[in-house]
Amino acid sequence: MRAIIKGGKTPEGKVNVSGAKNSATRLLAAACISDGEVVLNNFPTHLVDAKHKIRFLQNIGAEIDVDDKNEILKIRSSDLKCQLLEEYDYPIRTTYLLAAAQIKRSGEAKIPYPGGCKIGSRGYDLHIMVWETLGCKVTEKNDYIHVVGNNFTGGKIKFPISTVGGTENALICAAIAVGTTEIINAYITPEVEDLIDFLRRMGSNIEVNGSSNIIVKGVDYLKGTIKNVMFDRIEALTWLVYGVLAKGTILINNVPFESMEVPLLHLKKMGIDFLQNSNSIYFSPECLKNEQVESFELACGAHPGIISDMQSFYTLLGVVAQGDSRIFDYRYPKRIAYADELQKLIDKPVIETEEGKITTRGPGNFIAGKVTSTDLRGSMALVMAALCAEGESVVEDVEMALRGYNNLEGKLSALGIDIEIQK
Ligand SMILES: CC(=O)N[C@H]1[C@@H](OP(=O)(O)OP(=O)(O)OC[C@H]2O[C@@H](n3ccc(=O)[nH]c3=O)[C@H](O)[C@@H]2O)O[C@H](CO)[C@@H](O)[C@@H]1O
Ligand SMILES: C=C(OP(=O)(O)O)C(=O)O
Repeated sequence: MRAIIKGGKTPEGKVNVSGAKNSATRLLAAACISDGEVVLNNFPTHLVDAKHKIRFLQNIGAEIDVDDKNEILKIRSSDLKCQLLEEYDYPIRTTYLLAAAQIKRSGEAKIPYPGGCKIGSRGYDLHIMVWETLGCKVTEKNDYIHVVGNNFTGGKIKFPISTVGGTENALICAAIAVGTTEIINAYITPEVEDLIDFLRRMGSNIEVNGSSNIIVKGVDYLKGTIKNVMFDRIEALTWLVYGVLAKGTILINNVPFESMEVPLLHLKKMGIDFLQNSNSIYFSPECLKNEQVESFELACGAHPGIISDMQSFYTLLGVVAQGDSRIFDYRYPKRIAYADELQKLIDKPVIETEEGKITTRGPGNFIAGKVTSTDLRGSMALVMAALCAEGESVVEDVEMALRGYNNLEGKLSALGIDIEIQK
């Protein structure tokens, strides 16, 4: 897929942030361990990742009603089975979360290998560790990971590093395990909190001690429930940065402030003095103190700091900032490939990269060009740069951005901006 973008127009209007990809896709997997019907409201049904996960689950017997208009999912998964499928090539990362439901329903799981963005090392050994610690046998086949076990048995899971996916997998498996599981060095992000809230609504017994210890007492019956997916902090940041770059006038609704305090603080420090109320941000060019973005230095790492998924948007701010800015990414040091493509959309050499570090020597101006996406957030950064450049640009492989931005064309259109996505 490619986006054809006639840039240079000023965005004006209102944009409503959607349910978070990095929560919704986890809740969908967790919904399949319920014994009743689960309703997920505010579900970003247009996301490429959501569609793939829904397709996989339907292929193995889950009944899922998708209400695209109201963004609601209804999930009944008592007939879900572990069956051999012709295709196991799914471009999504969190396939490993689909194991728990299959183990519960049929004592074995066939899991597509984790896909997701190519942003450096993205191992899955800790997921195997989770399943094995909880008593299952795991074999890595050619096309899929085979997990076998009549049920999970509670155990002690100790993570050697902070892992979002590992913590999520451990929580979902432990919720249906026989006995008690302790998760040590759990990494509790806002999306993980959303998952814990959801599992509790289904009747899970989960105790969180301090900031990284979780005790889960497994139960054999989980009731149906209704849950609103949390709003997407990465998307909220994306729209604000777009407003700054394009000198737009934008009202951003559904901003999950409590999950993005530090990222927003950095914007304030750069002189981006946006207005806010309890759940919205308003940005107009007058909000830019001194009419410019000030240069900055920051590091991406663990929550509550700036997460790596937000890195490319700070690079965009560095491009337009006055003077040199530095962005370090300690979590995914190789997440810099998009920067070479982004440079093609700038009128002079501004971006320098080395592993784990991006330096911008701004200000630069965005110019039209033809670029290729390398990863989800990098792809969105290219789209934003192209939207700011006068003339026609082409962003190839834009399906990467569509993995994370629900109804992108519709939202841009609400801001008076048209882009054409060619399949
Ligand atoms: C801690 C962190 O920043 N997590 C990010 C990570 O989540 P994601 O869930 O993909 O990754 P994890 O948090 O699980 O992994 C963090 C690190 O641990 C490594 N690892 C993970 C699992 C495993 O079995 N073996 C292993 O070696 C990964 O390669 C990675 O370097 O990418 C997502 C998409 O960009 C982000 O939304 C998350 O904020
Ligand atoms: C890289 C991302 O997602 P995934 O882990 O699904 O590849 C992201 O959300 O920025």
